[in-house]
Amino acid sequence: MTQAQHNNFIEVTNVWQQYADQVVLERLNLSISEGEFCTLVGASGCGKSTFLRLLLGQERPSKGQILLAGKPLAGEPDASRGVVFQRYSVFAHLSVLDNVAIGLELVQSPLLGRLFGNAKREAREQAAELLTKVGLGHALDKYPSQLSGGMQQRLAIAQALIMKPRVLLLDEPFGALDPGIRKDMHTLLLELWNEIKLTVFMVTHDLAEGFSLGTRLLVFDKPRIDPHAPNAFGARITYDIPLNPQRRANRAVFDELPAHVAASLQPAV
Ligand SMILES: Nc1ncnc2c1ncn2[C@@H]1O[C@H](COP(=O)(O)OP(=O)(O)OP(=O)(O)O)[C@@H](O)[C@H]1O
Repeated sequence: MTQAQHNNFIEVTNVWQQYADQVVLERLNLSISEGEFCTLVGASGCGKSTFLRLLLGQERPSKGQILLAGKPLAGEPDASRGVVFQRYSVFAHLSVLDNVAIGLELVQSPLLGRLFGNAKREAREQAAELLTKVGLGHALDKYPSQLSGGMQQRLAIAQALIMKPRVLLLDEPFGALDPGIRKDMHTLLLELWNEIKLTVFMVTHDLAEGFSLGTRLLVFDKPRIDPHAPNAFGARITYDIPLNPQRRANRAVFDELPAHVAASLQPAV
């Protein structure tokens, strides 16, 4: 990787997010090194997607701050962060190749959104190379409606990666895919992460997936609940579990985990 490696690449300090009287997230504190693969799990509605939107810069926290490489996040999403959602977010009217090349065209020619001559050829070559890497080299001229769900997610990943983000945000990217296809996508994602050394945040509902992919698993949960005021307290990161390269947790950490979390994990011996 050409950029300097940061140990405190992303710093989340006392972050709260509240909508009207509903506290969704409270007191989030987190320090992430560049190149970590963080998986985020937690009950439905506890604020995982909200946290991704804060990291993307789509929303600002009600309180607290998030620094990226020592600087406050830009006021809106920029090329340093790419995102892939569960539901396919590709352009239906563009071919596979154009879906990816358009990212470069929009950046290099923001007014027209089109490149010409050499610049156009280079953008299309880069896009084709990346599409080959995600296994879509044979489908450059197809349209999204002609692709399977797994292929559409490969396309969405290529769309995010063409902008060379330093951070990739994935919101249940494989949630709608069959188990066999999910396994292929896991392999692809780990290959890309190893090769590009991205910092990844991935929301998943599948604890086993979270443990098998992440170098660090973050559990979001509400430690305080008031039955008379269900909106009064938000979720926090209740467990922050480092995983070794074999995706196992240190024995001491493992022994601290509640049974339902530990059940999907093997301890390091
Ligand atoms: N823009 C918003 N305005 C008001 N409330 C919101 C907004 N965005 C999210 N919420 C609320 O915040 C809570 C957390 O939502 P969020 O989608 O972040 O949870 P989640 O953990 O990702 O859920 P799931 O696992 O079901 O996708 C929900 O109660 C949701 O209704």
